Amino acid sequence: MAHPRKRRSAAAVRRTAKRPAAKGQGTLHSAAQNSAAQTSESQCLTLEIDNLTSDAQGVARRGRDVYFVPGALPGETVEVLLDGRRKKVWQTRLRQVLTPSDQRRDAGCPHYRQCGGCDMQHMSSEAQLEAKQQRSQREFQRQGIAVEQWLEPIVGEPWHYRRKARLGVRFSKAEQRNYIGFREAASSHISDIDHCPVLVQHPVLDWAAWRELISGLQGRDAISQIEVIAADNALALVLRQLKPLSAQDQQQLCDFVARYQQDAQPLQLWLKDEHHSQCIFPQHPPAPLWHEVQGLRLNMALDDFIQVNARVNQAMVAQALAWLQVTENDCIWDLFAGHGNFSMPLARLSQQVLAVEVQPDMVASIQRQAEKLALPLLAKQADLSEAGCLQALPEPQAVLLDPPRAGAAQVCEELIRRQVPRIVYVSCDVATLARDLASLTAAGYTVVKAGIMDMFPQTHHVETMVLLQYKSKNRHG
Ligand SMILES: C[S@@+](CC[C@H](N)C(=O)[O-])C[C@H]1O[C@@H](n2cnc3c(N)ncnc32)[C@H](O)[C@@H]1O
Repeated sequence: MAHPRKRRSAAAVRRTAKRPAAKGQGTLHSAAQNSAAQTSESQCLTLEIDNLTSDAQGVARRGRDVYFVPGALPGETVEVLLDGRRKKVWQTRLRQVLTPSDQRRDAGCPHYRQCGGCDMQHMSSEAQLEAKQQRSQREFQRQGIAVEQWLEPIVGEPWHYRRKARLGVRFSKAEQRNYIGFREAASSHISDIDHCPVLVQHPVLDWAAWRELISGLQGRDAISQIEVIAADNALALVLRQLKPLSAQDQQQLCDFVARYQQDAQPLQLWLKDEHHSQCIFPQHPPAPLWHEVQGLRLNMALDDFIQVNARVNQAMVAQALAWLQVTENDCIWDLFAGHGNFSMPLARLSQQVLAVEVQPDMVASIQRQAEKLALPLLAKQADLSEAGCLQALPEPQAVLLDPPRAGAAQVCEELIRRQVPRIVYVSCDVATLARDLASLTAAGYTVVKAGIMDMFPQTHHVETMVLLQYKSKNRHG
């Protein structure tokens, strides 16, 4: 991937550096071996960055010492403050960038320094993609996984892509006001934000206005979260309440939301506690939320898992369907099915699709919708980390699996036992993916295609898709 060869001024770069220290100059190295975590002038150090960690921190080495520098890029010379040593690695804070990389750019969000949400905003889009691609390839190499063909990454919009997010709300007794925002990096503090540029756009997502509103409520200490869920037909705001809000507070919230309703996407306002959710705006029963995949409308409940990036999701589902090469008579398993993101479109191509998911509500939702759309789909509730949970299912010709971060070790054992001809594995954690691929390839599978998908631009998170074919028992088998 090519990088734009633009070199920006060091002054511009200094503005970008995360959490610069208030004072301290020069390049003093004398106290580098001191493990005390306090920051002082004597702990200032100049480093050459030569690599990135999996969570996008710069890595520098001096002799036998290793340093992690959040916000620094390979090729840069940086000045850092030592924060202490953890597991043989020095943790540091970037003080200033002395020689900037040509991949550096200004962060697109004014809250970047504090907010722990996006950790790659100081990198160009090309550099972000390349770092993610290299990381996937490195993990595969570490596990000895050979890939016949790496495909071009699937990319969407760099900003305003996120359709589901949870913001923290905290009431400060001392300041008599609320904080609304995301957690700060490596901390439980809520960092105030006014707007989030990776979140979908809607006039109601004005957090400064929400802050003022909530700070004026009787129950200003009773709200702990605001969740944003942008369906294709409405935008839902779900307020998590620690104790019931008064009728007056509820009215104030509804009046506020109503002001943003005109001409924009329909809004829904929900109050949620430990046991149930209640829609308070609009007053008539709200329309079920849905999003469209491959021309199919999938209903989604507030708690359903949903792929956060609509555009990348469309391309991801299309690619998975193409790679699976489903024919009408195939039996297909969709494992970790969620609310049917892959299984519904698959059920238009094959006469027998089995969707397996642990959450009973999503299983019921898949089944209901499949019946409504007359799709040949059977949804089954099962915990896929339990041995034997797939044993009773009919033999599949192709399997799609999209597990959570922990991966799918147990499932892979069953796929190996059955020698399933084609597998598409979608993963949000490349380390567990590589671990599972090592088991599959040792048992006779070949990784035919692989590609990353930039589901979470501006962050180090990456989604990877792999096509495996069963060839034969290999040399180890
Ligand atoms: C990454 S999401 C993928 C969902 C779906 N494939 C999609 O694209 O929207 C993982 C799903 O696996 C489900 N899950 C997590 N652990 C599970 C388990 N042990 N057994 C079965 N399903 C599980 C979650 O509830 C979630 O719906």
